[in-house]
Amino acid sequence: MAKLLSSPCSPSSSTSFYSFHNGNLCYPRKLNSSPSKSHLFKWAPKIFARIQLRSHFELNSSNGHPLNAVSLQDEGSATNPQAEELRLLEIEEDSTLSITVVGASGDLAKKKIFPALFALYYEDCLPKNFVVFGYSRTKMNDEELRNMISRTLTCRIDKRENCDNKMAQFLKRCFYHSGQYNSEEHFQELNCKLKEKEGSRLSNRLFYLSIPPNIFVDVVRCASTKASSTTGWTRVIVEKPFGRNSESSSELTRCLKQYLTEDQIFRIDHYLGKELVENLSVLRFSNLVFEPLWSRNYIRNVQLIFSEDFGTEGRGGYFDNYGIIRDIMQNHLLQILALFAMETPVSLDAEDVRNEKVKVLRSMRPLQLEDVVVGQYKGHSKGGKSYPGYTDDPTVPSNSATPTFAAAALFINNARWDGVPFLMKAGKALHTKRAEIIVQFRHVPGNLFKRNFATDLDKATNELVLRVQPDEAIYLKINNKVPGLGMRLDRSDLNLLYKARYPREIPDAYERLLLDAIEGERRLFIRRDELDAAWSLFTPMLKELEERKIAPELYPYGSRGPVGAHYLAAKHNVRWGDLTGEE
Ligand SMILES: NC(=O)C1=CN([C@@H]2O[C@H](COP(=O)(O)OP(=O)(O)OC[C@H]3O[C@@H](n4cnc5c(N)ncnc54)[C@H](OP(=O)(O)O)[C@@H]3O)[C@@H](O)[C@H]2O)C=CC1
Ligand SMILES: O=C1O[C@H](COP(=O)(O)O)[C@@H](O)[C@H](O)[C@H]1O
Repeated sequence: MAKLLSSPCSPSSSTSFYSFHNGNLCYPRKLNSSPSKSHLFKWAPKIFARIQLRSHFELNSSNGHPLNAVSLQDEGSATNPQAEELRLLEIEEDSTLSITVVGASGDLAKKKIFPALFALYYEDCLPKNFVVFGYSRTKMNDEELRNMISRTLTCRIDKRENCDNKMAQFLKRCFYHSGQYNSEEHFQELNCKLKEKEGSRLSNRLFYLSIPPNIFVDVVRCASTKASSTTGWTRVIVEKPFGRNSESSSELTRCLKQYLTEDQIFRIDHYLGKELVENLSVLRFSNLVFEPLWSRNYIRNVQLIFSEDFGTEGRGGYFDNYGIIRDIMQNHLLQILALFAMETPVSLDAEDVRNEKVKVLRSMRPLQLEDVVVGQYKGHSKGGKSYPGYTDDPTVPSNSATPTFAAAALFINNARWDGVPFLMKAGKALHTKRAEIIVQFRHVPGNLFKRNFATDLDKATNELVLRVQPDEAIYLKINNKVPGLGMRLDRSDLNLLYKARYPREIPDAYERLLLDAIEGERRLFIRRDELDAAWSLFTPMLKELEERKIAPELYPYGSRGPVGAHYLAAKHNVRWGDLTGEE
């Protein structure tokens, strides 16, 4: 009889599905502790059913798979118990997973998607039968795609044992098809190539749209009509931006809905796949020392900061149409805010978590223009080196008013957060590359030690900092007695630096999210109503900003950004937290 393991399967035996390993029931990597009773209750019978079906199949079928006769429509199968059991059979040898990267010649595909797929393969997280297809207009053959992948591949696995050998095996699974994005005929050709690789096995197909948004709908139309799976699921990962405002986002949704169900659409926001963002809920909901403080009673303000030390290099054409508010704030920072501020979800199930995120987003006051400051970087020379201004980019109009920096104050009109400013700051070409969540707590009422601080009391409130990147860390700034006979206090950090505490490398966000999409786990993807709520908050302000042609405040490349951000913070009685390591 199978035993229940109390820890996940080792990486070598890792599986993204429940399975048996050495007589033990192993559970997916997402459960980082032993499965809950309800989880086991839900899954165990299916595991046994699957094992039985499998043994039956192994005993009774010598060639071909009876499963191929069964048509499984994406998630609709979840409501049909028989189909659900069969869905469990999509593991390993019974099915083929194909991942088609549309826009394979592009920046994101090279920098993030292929490396993440390789890392998943290296870690044994992909099913036994999988193929990767690149699709774009650039003429390439399979060999050229493989060269491109191995040439440009830099990822956390690089220095690992046996990497070259694994890479050679991975590349054998990579293929390429060149085609137009609006050609059904070319997607039909892709379909034939996919079928050839799938053979008689059940096929699950994942399309990753790593292309500019103006061609999303063409691709979805062609892929869904000509290259959908007829035996398993078909899912589509859609990259941001999902529109420019409420109207264009709804229009995009309406168009996609003609070809895909909501269940098939995985709207990616890669910040949700970052380790520290994923840890936010753990920190809050499983530590008694934090959750009781998580409200207006103890928190004075929350700051969400994104800073890059490089400009729009090479992406000016895309960026000028969107600007920093749409590129970073409306999605990455707002998603973090929603996770930070939501009420406790009923469970960690995707729908429960996303319900809470939607609730908090809908409780927010739409952003007002007077609570926004915009900036744009200008050319600057430093140490004999000159750095270009935003409008020096040949793909950007010389009179562009697109913000490359913005600071904003947002408010949540609910009982927990009434009056607490949530400040966002995002900028390109600043002095540092960092993403942090800073929580500033209130003063200790009637602080007995107020005379003993070397610094002013305003700087002596507790601060919790989650450094999302680089060098993931959690700091709690506390007041501490300086050792000695006197009574002098200073600020010290309780410091959880990940690289010191956890020697293993941290998976890239794209690895986590790709694996989730493969597993059909939607918690870290954006649901349609979340997207609508997010756009409702930003659209009126963006419209006004553009209609009134508000000129951005210029700041030198490599600086701390426009001074207006400080006035905005001061207006809300906030002092920007020092980015860690810079005090
Ligand atoms: N790069 C990044 O860091 C990030 C990108 N994203 C999003 O991911 C998606 C892909 O980004 P990225 O790789 O940078 O984009 P690219 O500009 O590199 O475009 C990807 C591919 O799409 C094709 N393409 C480019 N422009 C057009 C066009 N006007 N019409 C038709 N095809 C075109 C090109 O392939 P070919 O000519 O061979 O067909 C290109 O290689 C975008 O939606 C972007 O917003 C999101 C987060 C970060
Ligand atoms: O989505 C985007 O994110 C990147 C920053 O991602 P990171 O993981 O490197 O922090 C940003 O450069 C880009 O402009 C934006 O589109």
